[in-house]
Amino acid sequence: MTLFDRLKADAPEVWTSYVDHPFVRKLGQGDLPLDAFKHYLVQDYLFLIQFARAYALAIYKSPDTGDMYQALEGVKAILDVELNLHLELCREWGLDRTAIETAPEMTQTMAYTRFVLEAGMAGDLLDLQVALAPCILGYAEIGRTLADRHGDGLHANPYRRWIDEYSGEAYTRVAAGFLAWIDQTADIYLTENRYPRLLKLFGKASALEADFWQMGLNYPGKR
Ligand SMILES: Cc1ncc(CN)c(N)n1
Repeated sequence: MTLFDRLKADAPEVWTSYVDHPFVRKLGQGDLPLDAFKHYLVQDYLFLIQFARAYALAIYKSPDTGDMYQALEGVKAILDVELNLHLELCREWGLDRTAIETAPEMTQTMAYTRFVLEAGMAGDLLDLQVALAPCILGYAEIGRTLADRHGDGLHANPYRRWIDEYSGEAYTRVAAGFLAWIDQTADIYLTENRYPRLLKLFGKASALEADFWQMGLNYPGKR
């Protein structure tokens, strides 16, 4: 069993509240209000800037160059791929990079990103990887589930581009690399004494992911 599977199995409720959140269901069904998606996506861009920093911190926390290259893959996946998807979608709504980057950061964005950065600064590479795991691995699971569940109907879904991205080959490859990497670190650093603390980090990060979806649903101007 991978460390990720063990963590999920020990935190089933919070994990489901994240990967099966009403925002995710609506995204898959294509009936999510566009204003909810826009609000989410702008905040997600701000979120990703902080997450790129968290992967950069993982380079700093890396015990060897193999880990450094793996962490670098995370930085590149965010800066070269994910942020571009966000910019492309925002452009269609008339929002450019400056408009997005000067948007006020919501409390939920701050809470989640600063939690992960703090976990990484206070701990070692394994702490940081566990705090990052719900982000990278959760979206791969969500993308795959939505693509499987809604497969044929996706051509009519306004959020197809997003679903294609997170169920696509490139994101799946980065997530698989992360999954192998965290197990490799766990082989060296995981002890049973340490596990409860890691489970706490994982549960908290998953809960903050669920809060992030909820922030999207509670978009400004919602009646
Ligand atoms: C909030 C959040 N969590 C995860 C991901 C996927 N990297 C994301 N873009 N945004």
